[in-house]
Amino acid sequence: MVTLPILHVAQKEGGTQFKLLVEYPNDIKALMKPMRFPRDQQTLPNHFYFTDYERHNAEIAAFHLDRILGFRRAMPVTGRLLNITTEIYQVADDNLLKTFFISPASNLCFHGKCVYYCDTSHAICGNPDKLEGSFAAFLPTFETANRKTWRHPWRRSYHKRRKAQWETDANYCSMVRDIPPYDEGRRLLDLMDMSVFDFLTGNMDRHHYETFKIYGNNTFTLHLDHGRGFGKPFHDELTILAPMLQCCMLRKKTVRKLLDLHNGPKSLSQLLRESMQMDPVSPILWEPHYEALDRRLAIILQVNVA
Ligand SMILES: Nc1ncnc2c1ncn2[C@@H]1O[C@H](COP(=O)(O)OP(=O)(O)OP(=O)(O)O)[C@@H](O)[C@H]1O
Ligand SMILES: [Mn+2]
Repeated sequence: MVTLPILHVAQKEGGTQFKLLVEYPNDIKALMKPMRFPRDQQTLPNHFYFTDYERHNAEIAAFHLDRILGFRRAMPVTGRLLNITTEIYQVADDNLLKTFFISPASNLCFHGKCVYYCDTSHAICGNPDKLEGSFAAFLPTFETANRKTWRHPWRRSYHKRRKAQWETDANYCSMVRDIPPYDEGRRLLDLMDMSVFDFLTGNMDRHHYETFKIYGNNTFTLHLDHGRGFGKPFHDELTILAPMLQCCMLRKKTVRKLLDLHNGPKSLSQLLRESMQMDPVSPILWEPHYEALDRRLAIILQVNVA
């Protein structure tokens, strides 16, 4: 994904945010999210989790973190620096091409078509001709490996004035754990892992999750869509831990892993830093995010002991 020539670029359908389907030789594909803001831009204080911008570097960091935690449920993601003219504009699909323009600063820009932030005032521009992006390995086709999409039981309301049931019902988990597929097997434990993972990155946008269909209910949950993580390094959003706190449940293997990471010799932040050092667009994270990771790891362990 880093070195192969890019043959074709088109907007990827599905979802509400802008992303590109990148094609390489031999039918190899990647899901690209372009850089929109510098690394130190935080989630705007008056933005909800559902109006937050996406961060391409959050996708990269989330992949590395998922691997360090031993979950390995996220697709591999790397950064890549592109030439916006030769590696996007000249190989762009017709529909994408229609959204290109030259900005007042004489840079080549485009905005695509989507629900959130696909307009002239949120254009993605070359600087002057360089553009950074995250490239996620493409999942197998639906013909090869069909997936099932599940509504997350602890999904937020996605409404600026409404709350979700789990936010007001202290016994919410006892209801969930009686409903298939959460009443047996690994699924509920996987959701606990996911809440730990999302709390560490600060991702509040876990509305759905996916599994591979052929394995039925006895399979892992994929960790997809982390573009809204790593937005608030000075705030720890405890409600992301609601599944774990309300069910009072965590896989023994996960607890052990978290304890090992906490006890060292290397901190979680140090391991993540080393893991991402070789990425083509390193450094991946703004410094305060590393401190946040170690702080949040301690919080998870504290609430489990308490
Ligand atoms: N690595 C990948 N390879 C192939 N398809 C993917 C990959 N990651 C995600 N998808 C698919 O792309 C779609 C949208 O991806 P994603 O969730 O990242 O975008 P989004 O715009 O944030 O979506 P939403 O608005 O629903 O949150 C999903 O249907 C998902 O199945
Ligand atoms: Mn999303």
